Amino acid sequence: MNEFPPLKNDLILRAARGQKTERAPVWIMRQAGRYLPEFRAERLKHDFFEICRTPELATLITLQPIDRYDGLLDAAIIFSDILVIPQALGLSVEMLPDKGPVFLDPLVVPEDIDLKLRNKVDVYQELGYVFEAITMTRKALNGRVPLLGFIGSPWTLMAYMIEGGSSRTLSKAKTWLFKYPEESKRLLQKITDVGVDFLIGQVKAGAQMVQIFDSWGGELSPLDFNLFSLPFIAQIAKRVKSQLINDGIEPVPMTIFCKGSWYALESLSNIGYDTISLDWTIDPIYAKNITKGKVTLQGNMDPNMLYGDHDTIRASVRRMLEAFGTNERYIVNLGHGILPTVDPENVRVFLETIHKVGLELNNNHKN
Ligand SMILES: Cc1c2[nH]c(c1CCC(=O)O)Cc1[nH]c(c(CCC(=O)O)c1C)Cc1[nH]c(c(CCC(=O)O)c1C)Cc1[nH]c(c(C)c1CCC(=O)O)C2
Repeated sequence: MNEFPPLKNDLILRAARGQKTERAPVWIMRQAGRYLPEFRAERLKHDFFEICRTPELATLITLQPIDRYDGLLDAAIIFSDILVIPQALGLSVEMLPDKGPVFLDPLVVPEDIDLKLRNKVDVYQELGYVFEAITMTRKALNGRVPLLGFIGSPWTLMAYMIEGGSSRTLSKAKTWLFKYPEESKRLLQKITDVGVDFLIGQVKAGAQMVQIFDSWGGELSPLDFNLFSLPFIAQIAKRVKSQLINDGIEPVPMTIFCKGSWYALESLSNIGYDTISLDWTIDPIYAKNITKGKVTLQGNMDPNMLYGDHDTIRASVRRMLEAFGTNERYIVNLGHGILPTVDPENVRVFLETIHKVGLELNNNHKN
């Protein structure tokens, strides 16, 4: 195992484990991204996946928001993408300027599982660059904040691998679910197996907490979510934790984010995750009542709220903190990724208010 500098801020790890915190910790999904001019400057020089595959660049970009908002963010998330798993499985993906991700040769029929995908994936060989980036970033962070790793959920990745990119209806991927349910499950299992190995490798490389993004979870009916997403998500938490224990490594907290799957909150609180990330359509009190303190909640301001003026942002943050409570089982975040045209100064107001109101609500304010 690697030797890393001692951690100076463990708020997010304590919140995830259900311990008390002086204030609610905060990070932002997609915090290293296009709303930052320093990110756009790097993107002019490098292709998206070139950055992912170059540990020095991934480290540089992961640290951009940590440096800009010095002391205001409580976690860093490794710069990468959920689509590196489909790449490791053998599919080619490019990131096009106005289209987002595009698969050059997506899965069309179930036979493609064997024709287009690798039978076995050695994550150290295919995704070793992510592990290197994690180790390098963890060292560069110098213990300032914990480093998060992540993967896409099996269903969300399956959807991309069949749709070949972003889609409004997910009709192609859903056709697989309804026409070829058994082959769909075989594909989901294949992605799950790679995801488990990949997350374990991320933890061994230095990730101190991990998140599973099921960005398309909410596109499924509750019944189909229970068939095609939940079992694989559950398997991931169970296998990652037990394998880490077997390897003599303490499991790290795990977060599940199923965007739009409000109906699954109770199930998600019973399958081994420490934290559930909520989108903005879920009422905090409802989420707290349904999950009964079994998990830490993360979220969930509407990312578009950051287009509001400063006072609107402040009022929205205060409402959110009052509803979730600030000293136990809560991590502040947005309800989805930050949008590319948000003003970075509004992000600063968001973060500063979280600190100020968080301390105030805990009666820890020193003024
Ligand atoms: C669905 C998904 C993807 N990627 C991701 C998800 C799950 C979260 C979500 O639902 O938004 C996750 C992701 N993508 C990225 C990160 C890095 C870490 C972070 O700062 O959060 C993370 C955690 C970088 C990125 N991933 C992407 C960018 C912007 C691309 C660019 O620089 O050209 C970044 C910074 C591109 C990307 N990557 C993906 C899409 C659909 C797109 C294009 C759409 C968009 O631009 O938002 C796939």
